[in-house]
Amino acid sequence: MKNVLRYVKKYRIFVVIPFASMIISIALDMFNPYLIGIMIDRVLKKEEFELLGKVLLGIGIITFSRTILGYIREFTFDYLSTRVSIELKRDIFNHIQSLPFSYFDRMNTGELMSRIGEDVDNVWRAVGFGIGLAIENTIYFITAFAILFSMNWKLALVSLITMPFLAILAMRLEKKIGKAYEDISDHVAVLNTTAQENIAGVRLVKAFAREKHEILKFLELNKTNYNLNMKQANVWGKFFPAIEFISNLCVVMVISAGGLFVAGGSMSIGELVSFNGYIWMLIWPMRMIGWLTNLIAQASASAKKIENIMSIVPEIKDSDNPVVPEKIQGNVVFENVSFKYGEEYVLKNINLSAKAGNTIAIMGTTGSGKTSLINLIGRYYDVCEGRVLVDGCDVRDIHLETLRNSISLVSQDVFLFSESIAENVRLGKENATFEEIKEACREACAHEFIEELEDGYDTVIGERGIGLSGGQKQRISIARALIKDASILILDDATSALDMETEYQLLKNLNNRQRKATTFIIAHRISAVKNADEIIFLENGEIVERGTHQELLNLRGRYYEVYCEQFKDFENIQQEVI
Ligand SMILES: Nc1ncnc2c1ncn2[C@@H]1O[C@H](COP(=O)(O)OP(=O)(O)OP(=O)(O)O)[C@@H](O)[C@H]1O
Repeated sequence: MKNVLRYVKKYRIFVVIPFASMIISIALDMFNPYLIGIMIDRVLKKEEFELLGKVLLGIGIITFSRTILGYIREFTFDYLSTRVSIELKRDIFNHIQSLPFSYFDRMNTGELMSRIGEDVDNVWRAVGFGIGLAIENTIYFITAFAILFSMNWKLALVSLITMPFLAILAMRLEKKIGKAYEDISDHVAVLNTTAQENIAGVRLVKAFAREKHEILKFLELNKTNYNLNMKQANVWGKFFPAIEFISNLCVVMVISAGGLFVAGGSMSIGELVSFNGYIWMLIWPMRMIGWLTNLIAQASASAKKIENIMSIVPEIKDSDNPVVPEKIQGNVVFENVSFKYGEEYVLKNINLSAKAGNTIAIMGTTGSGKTSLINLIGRYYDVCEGRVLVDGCDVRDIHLETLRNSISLVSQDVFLFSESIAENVRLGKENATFEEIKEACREACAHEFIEELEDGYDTVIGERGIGLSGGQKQRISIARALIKDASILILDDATSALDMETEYQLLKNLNNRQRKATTFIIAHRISAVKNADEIIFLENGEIVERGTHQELLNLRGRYYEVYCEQFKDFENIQQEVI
């Protein structure tokens, strides 16, 4: 919570103003029961009617001032909490952007979303409302009790009798309601995830004719949600009347005991009525004690979760004196590189050299370490042993932003934003002209199909590119990488959904580019890799074969096996035709 309060400190004035309004408001409020007492004792009983105007004016001024002060207080508190919430969300978001891939391997999206959403809102509620109200209630309670004590200490003690019961009941109610609320909140998260997954995967559901099953699953969750809400209503139903009863019991006890004082002549009726007015200033803080402690506890738990994220220092960051090359040529060398995510090595002693403008193809069985290998170039992960050099410099010594700006990555898992096609491509180069966008799409063999769409480049694609075929999505993501015109281009299984003809044309376009990037291409198809300057074949994290297409065929090893497998059908057809 301490760190969150740091944000509040910046806006001291917006703390001082509402607190000052609150104190003045409370002070004014304390006069109300007193004035009502005067009205009864002096205006009505002693018939000092000349006081009536003054008393009414006093009550009027108090009411009016409290309204104005209330407005100032609400406005400034809201302003403060909104500012804190905006800045907290901004800082968490910025911080999350700086975290390395390995962090996202451990965390799930839902949890991170809760940090930015639910947890910040909890803190926001406490800062803007809870803490202020807790202080206000404490001041009310202490001041009202001091006044009551000075008016009639015996009666003041009578009024205290029910307070512990009220506080205990309020705390118990809050505990049970808090638990019920937590259950509902957890369950709503499950309900939302189920609905979201169902809608996102609606094609799969329909393809497997699982609609009925999905509906039943949702209905069941909905029923549980109903039961949890009923449970919460039951808790209210049980505790709320008891709290009302004890609150009123307190008033009845004070009025009964006060009646005796009035009958005995040690207290006037007006004083008793005033007394009654002050008692509610004791009762309300007690009734709210449970709710407020819960609100503040929740906020402090949320603040702790936020703090946990904010305190993570990204392990992949710039060295103390990073090299900032003016231009990266694109010479890439892997020197005795080994890498592991956990205990087991997924890359072992890799040695590889790519000259600027060369194409290196990486083949291998699934899970052999291909993606892990190319992830080391842009420092999405850092090597465990050995080093990766770009233009002769260890990547860990190169300014990270410069390094990543010189790399274009098309990853296996295509991600497109729910924006227009042009905007998606522009992500690769912020200030790209429309002509440049079109040119990149031409090179990526995407221009033709985009032109055929009704809105062309302005076509807004759904979440993750829904509405486009797998191959079309891949081509847009390739265009996005090409427009960046980086010195190093990495295609991680980026042509797998393309037909052979389009793939051939695309690779030809890449080869004919004016400034040819050093290209790393991961592929399973021989057709995609056969023209590479060097092909490496990975197995269990080790390079088991390397060479050009022809050299590897001559070797009659793993590459040759894949070749035979892929061309078997083709040769069969050829034989049939002959
Ligand atoms: N983020 C990760 N955390 C832990 N282990 C991982 C992670 N990513 C990959 N691995 C493991 O590392 C090994 C190599 O994975 P990698 O993705 O590099 O293989 P790949 O050759 O690219 O596979 P594919 O052809 O299926 O894409 C696999 O055993 C995989 O389970």
